[in-house]
Amino acid sequence: MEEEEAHLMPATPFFPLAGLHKYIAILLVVLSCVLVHRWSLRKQKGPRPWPVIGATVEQLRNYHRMHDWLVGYLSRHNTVTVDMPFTSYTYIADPVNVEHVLKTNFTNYPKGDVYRSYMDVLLGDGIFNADGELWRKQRKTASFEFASKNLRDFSAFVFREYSLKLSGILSQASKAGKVVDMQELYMRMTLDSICKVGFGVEIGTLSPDLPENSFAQAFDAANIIVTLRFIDPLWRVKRFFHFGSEALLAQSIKLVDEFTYSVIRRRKAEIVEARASGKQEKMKHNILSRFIELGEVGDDGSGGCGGGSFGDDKSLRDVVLNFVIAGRDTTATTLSWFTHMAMSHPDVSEKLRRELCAFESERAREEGVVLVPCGGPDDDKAFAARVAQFAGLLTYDSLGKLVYLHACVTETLRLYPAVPQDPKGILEDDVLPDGTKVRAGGMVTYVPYSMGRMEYNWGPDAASFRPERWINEDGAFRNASPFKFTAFQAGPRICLGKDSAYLQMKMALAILFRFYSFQLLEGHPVQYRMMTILSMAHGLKVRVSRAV
Ligand code: HEM
Repeated sequence: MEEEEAHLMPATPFFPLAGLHKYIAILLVVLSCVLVHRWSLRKQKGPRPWPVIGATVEQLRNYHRMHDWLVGYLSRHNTVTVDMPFTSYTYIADPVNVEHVLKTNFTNYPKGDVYRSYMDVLLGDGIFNADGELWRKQRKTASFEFASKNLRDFSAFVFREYSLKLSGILSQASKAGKVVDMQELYMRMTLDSICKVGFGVEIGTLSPDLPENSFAQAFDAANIIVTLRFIDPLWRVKRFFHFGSEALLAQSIKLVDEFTYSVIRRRKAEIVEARASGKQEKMKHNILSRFIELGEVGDDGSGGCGGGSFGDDKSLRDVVLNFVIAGRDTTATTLSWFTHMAMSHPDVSEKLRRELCAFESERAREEGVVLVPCGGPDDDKAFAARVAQFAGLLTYDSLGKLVYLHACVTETLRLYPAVPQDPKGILEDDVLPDGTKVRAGGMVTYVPYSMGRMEYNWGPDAASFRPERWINEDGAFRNASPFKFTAFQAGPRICLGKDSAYLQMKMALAILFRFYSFQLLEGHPVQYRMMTILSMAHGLKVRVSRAV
């Protein structure tokens, strides 16, 4: 009987009924996994994560428009969590949460190891990438320099000179009917300015023949590639095999380093020369010389060449590059978005022009200056003389009177913050004021780009460019909480260069918008590029004409 039954049983495991219970069991396991997964997502505020890969696919699909993709989520929930393969990112836009991260529980939210590992190749141990004692020391040294009146006076002089150089280039372009890329010109102006003010070196990229600027190209490429690392799970593999974007990054960093070390060598040679000729006392201090000295005396003030952590050229290279990124890109992109906003809001540029003309007459009267006529369209000399006369009336104090200009710059930064998102590491598990739990090892990012567009922060016209929102009933500038207007960050790590940036931007814009009008080149696309700074992907191509 047994033998007979055995004969009737199939030899093959694929017989449809015999193993059915196994398939049903597998099906039940899969079904319960799906249900558990869906249950765990019921409170998910953000893109739907998938097992293992998290939200990588949705994020990659939206990478080119990531800031606006986040605006979509953050306008529905003011905190959003995006799961990634080995970590999760929490994005915040509510000022109460932002204050908690940037100030109240500051020590729990450093830059952190993850950010550091992505950015190390570009920023090294510089102030943007440092935490703890290393950060504190750099902050203290740099704050000392930023507080000096000498720096302010010298900056005002340099910013005026370089704004006039830019005006000269625009004047020639307007005569020749040439199209110019304003973003490129602003980048040249701000690079020359930070090198002169911060490191005492003249690099001349804004000279009239606009020389080839390989440093800038390499620096931008490096910045784009390190930003990509945040969402590219394969970047370490690519780096190991020296392949694709990581191979290009290595090449770009080589070029960037060559430029940076040459700046350091030049400054050191000047110091040696000044010491040899006994003119050391007369030498102007700047950010770089302060760090060189810090290295010479030692961090503990004990003396001894190279005794401190800033004694070697690699540390100085990190200082220089961090200040280039701080001083060049942020200011130049803000100037570019400002120009774009002014072109697309003729009522704003007209109101600004009226403020500048009224200012010119009043300041000329105050100083007893007789304004020279601008001359005809071909009279370059008369035009340049009038522009220079106007520039001479612009000082640190007098620029403070240009309230509408100040409001226009601030409104630009509200909608187009130069640092559109700023991630922080998480040291220990924590609960944000709105109840969101964040886990140690993850990242929490405050998002100035989204924050500026949220109706819950700015009211129903949040998305409109309206500089008047910054002016109170008495016509004075109206400040906003730095935890709501986060373009300069807030708390202990608030931007050190804010005043300097406003000084430079207002100096340049007062001259340009008093004497020129701009028109976007037909069909030119204006879009941001995904990198740490909100620069324009295709530059800002315009036609420029004299407006006198
Ligand atoms: C429109 C212009 C500017 C904007 C919007 C801006 C914005 C910011 C932001 C958001 C941060 C925080 C970055 C982070 O935590 O990773 C920052 C930090 C900083 N900024 Fe600015 N910045 C501007 C111009 C400048 C300029 C011109 C300088 C100096 C030349 C400067 C010097 C610094 C420094 C040294 C820090 C680091 C502060 C720290 O970590 O303690 N910034 N800035």
